[in-house]
Amino acid sequence: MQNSPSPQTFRPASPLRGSIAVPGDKSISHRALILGACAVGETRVSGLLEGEDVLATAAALRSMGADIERTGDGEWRIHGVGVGGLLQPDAAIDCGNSGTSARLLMGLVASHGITASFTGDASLSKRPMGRVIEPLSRMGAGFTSSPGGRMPLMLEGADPAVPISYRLPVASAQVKSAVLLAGLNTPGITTVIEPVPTRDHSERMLRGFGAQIEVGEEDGARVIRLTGQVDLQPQVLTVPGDPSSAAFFMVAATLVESSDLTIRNVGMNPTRAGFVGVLRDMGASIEEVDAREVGGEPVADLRVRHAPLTGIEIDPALAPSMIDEFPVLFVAAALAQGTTITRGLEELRVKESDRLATMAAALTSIGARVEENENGLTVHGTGGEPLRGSANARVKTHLDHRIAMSMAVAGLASRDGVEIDDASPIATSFPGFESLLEQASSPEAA
Ligand SMILES: O=C(O)C1=C[C@@H](OP(=O)(O)O)[C@@H](O)[C@H](O)C1
Ligand SMILES: C=C(OP(=O)(O)O)C(=O)O
Repeated sequence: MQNSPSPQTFRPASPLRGSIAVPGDKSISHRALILGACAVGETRVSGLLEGEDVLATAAALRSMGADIERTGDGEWRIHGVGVGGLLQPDAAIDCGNSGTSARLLMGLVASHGITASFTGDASLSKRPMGRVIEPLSRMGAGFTSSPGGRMPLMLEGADPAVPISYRLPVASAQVKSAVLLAGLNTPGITTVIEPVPTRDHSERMLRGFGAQIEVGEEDGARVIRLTGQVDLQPQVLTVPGDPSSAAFFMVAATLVESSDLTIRNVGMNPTRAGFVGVLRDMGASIEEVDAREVGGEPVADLRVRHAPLTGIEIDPALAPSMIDEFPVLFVAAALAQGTTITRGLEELRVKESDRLATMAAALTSIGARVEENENGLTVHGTGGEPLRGSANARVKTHLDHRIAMSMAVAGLASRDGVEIDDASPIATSFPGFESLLEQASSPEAA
């Protein structure tokens, strides 16, 4: 999974035009495989993201007894083992670069009477797992982790597990989902209290699979109650396009003059769509065409035309609904007129890289003016003047796909182009990114 580094240069582009579709949503794809593996019978999924992160989840579920088969391009079939039916894996579960695989699968395993070790790449091995170790231990699971609650770690599941009521101390859909997935095979009611709402794909899909789940509001917090040990029914699912992947093309088309690009089939779940509103507030021209529902999720085609941007102050309350889009938002801000101020983004420090430090260094190295604060960046834009580019030093991406793609977009809006040190992590979430970029900016795309 960890390829040798593959440097790549992204040069100023011709306008992005025509119509493209981005790959399936990563969060929804992980969950479709996991819940399919917990149902008895055949679940069919189309539009599944075939990125390395999702493939790591598929491999893990196979190693615990689920029968998972690729039947065509994005078409997958899963024969599940039923709630509580996972088997002891023979080897360590390798989650590669994927925090979602690690945390959601730990939740799932925590309420089975099996033992599993979890490993990952150099990036994942630095990320905090204490946030799931803590609630899952309260449910009865045992953990032996590397120092600081890191991976590699060994998980001894509990059967029966103990239902808990857990108030999320961090706004994290991965932690919420880990507790809910553990709750699937836990007798009684598992409760998650979410003071700040995060993406709700788990709740939507659990309901779709027939889980007994109630979502309400109490004292301004979302409260999710799941009754355990209820059978799940296999489903036929269609995964919408990933809004976090679409964000790179939204910014690229906004920045490159004369662009007029339609991105088809983009997920517009309100818990994910914060970025579209923020980019519009900065002046972007994004039109939603044919808003509809696909697989229980709101979806639209987005027509994005070049427009000048203005710096703004971003409301920290929007952070969870656009958390993975900040790296590319910083690129947009670097080309805007005036200053963009962001705060409340401490979670960015524990993603695939420290995304505040990495983006501050990357943008500064290509000529942008950026100040790094404890919990955000302040970016002084050029007012549309191209950034210098990475004349003689490769930009460091720290095994982080979103940094690689953000700096690729920065290359399109630079004078000399941007060379990144390693494009291989892009395949974790967006296989085909480079060819789609070429396709959208080729003169025939119009
Ligand atoms: O639940 C999910 O699918 C995800 C939740 C977010 O992480 P956190 O839960 O750590 O915020 C996000 O950054 C990640 O890309 C996917
Ligand atoms: C944070 C991300 O993913 P994960 O946590 O699954 O590694 C991401 O895709 O930006």
